[in-house]
Amino acid sequence: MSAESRPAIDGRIAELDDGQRRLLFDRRVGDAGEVADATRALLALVRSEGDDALFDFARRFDGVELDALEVPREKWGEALESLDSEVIDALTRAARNIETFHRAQLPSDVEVEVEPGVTLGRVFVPLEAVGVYAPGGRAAYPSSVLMGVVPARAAGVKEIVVCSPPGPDGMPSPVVLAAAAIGGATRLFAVGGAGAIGALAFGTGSIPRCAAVVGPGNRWVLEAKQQVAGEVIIDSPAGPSEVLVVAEEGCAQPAWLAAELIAQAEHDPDAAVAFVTTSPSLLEAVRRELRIGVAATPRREVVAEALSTRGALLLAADHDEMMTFAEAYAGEHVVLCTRDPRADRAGMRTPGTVFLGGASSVAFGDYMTGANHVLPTAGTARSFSGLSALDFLRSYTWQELTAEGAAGMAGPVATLAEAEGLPGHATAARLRGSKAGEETS
Ligand SMILES: NC(=O)c1ccc[n+]([C@@H]2O[C@H](COP(=O)([O-])OP(=O)(O)OC[C@H]3O[C@@H](n4cnc5c(N)ncnc54)[C@H](O)[C@@H]3O)[C@@H](O)[C@H]2O)c1
Ligand SMILES: N[C@H](CO)Cc1c[nH]c[nH+]1
Ligand SMILES: [Zn+2]
Repeated sequence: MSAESRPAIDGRIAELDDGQRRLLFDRRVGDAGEVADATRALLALVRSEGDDALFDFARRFDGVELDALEVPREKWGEALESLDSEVIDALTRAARNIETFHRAQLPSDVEVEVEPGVTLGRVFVPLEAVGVYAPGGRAAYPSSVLMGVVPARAAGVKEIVVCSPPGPDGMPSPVVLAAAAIGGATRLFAVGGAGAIGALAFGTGSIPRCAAVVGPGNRWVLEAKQQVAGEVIIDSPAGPSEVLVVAEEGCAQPAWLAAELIAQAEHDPDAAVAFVTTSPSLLEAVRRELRIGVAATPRREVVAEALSTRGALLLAADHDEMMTFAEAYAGEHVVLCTRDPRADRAGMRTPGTVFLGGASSVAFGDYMTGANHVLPTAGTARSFSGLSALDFLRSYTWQELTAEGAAGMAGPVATLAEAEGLPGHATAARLRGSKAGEETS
């Protein structure tokens, strides 16, 4: 295998050393301290200087002098008109599928009488304003615009603010503007990176402060989301893309499997891709296809760097070892090309999303199936879930006691209140309990 397409790890699971295990299971990117410090400084500037900091970041990081941060609606319309109808049709179809799948997941309000005369409810309400980040450094991400905006709209959010980095003309690409229009965003700003996350979380002269900031991004975006997490709701740590392909002999063509690895590796040199199989001959065939695919891709540089930094080709002793590895990896995307992918899926708790069978390429989910592609990375799928309409809702409970309910509960509540040394609570309960009927009539 040429140096360019050689993965960082190539061998048997049983023979992995500690360093290799760390690389596979602790996939945080960059020098955590360095990225954290740089991001903290950028966020502090957004807080103190607002829009001025964002104009400066556009100059420094995007290489463009902006006249304005906001992209007006006329430009969205012009973008829609300028694009091929195939692109508009594809965006529209993706938006429709995202809406169908996310609407089906909206939670229902709850009302329960827990004791006679004591009724409780839980209601879900949309957040007022939310910020959706769509990346735009090494590629344009209209698909991420839809993945954030459409579920927010399905949840009933009124103000949906998109931020995405400016291109050389001072605006995100026309496809991003078109996606904002098709998805139903309300405002769009040509702002990228940590600056965008800070602006959406704190508010600036131009950008409204949002109750939630969601969306994927590179190491700086990821770090910035984590640093503002105490002030606003964020979704999962959706950082540089990942895939784990799990395959058994005869379940998919080696070229398809290698293509899955190359597809996610082409996002970012920080991407992590791994392949695990029980078959030595399939491993060899995928190794060969990877070499061919890397040599052929126009994004060779990014793919080769990702592969050589966080790429892995692994041989498992048996099906058990293969699935145990997959569970421990907790990948953003897991592709199961095994004899019984449904049964294997049912045994998993840690994936971001699972693709079942050889036909189910991650690319379908990245763009069009309607499941959300904004997913936890770096093993955080152990704890976090992918973006959904739930991220745009908050809930509160309500409680109603009738006179009968109050009478039934007053004594035991007073007992607990006195046990806690809080006599005021005991009095409030007893007052209702004793003469509840008379007092309320
Ligand atoms: N996990 C998911 O759900 C998911 C989904 C889609 C994309 N992604 C990931 O999103 C990422 C997109 O990355 P991208 O770079 O293409 O776009 P991006 O928009 O995330 O990053 C571009 C921005 O990074 C900032 N930046 C660049 N260099 C900087 C520096 N030296 N210091 C501080 N800030 C700097 C700039 O502000 C720039 O606008 C990829 O890693 C991709 O894999 C993840
Ligand atoms: N694979 C990315 C999530 O890691 C999503 C995406 C958008 N466009 C292409 N792919
Ligand atoms: Zn992708």
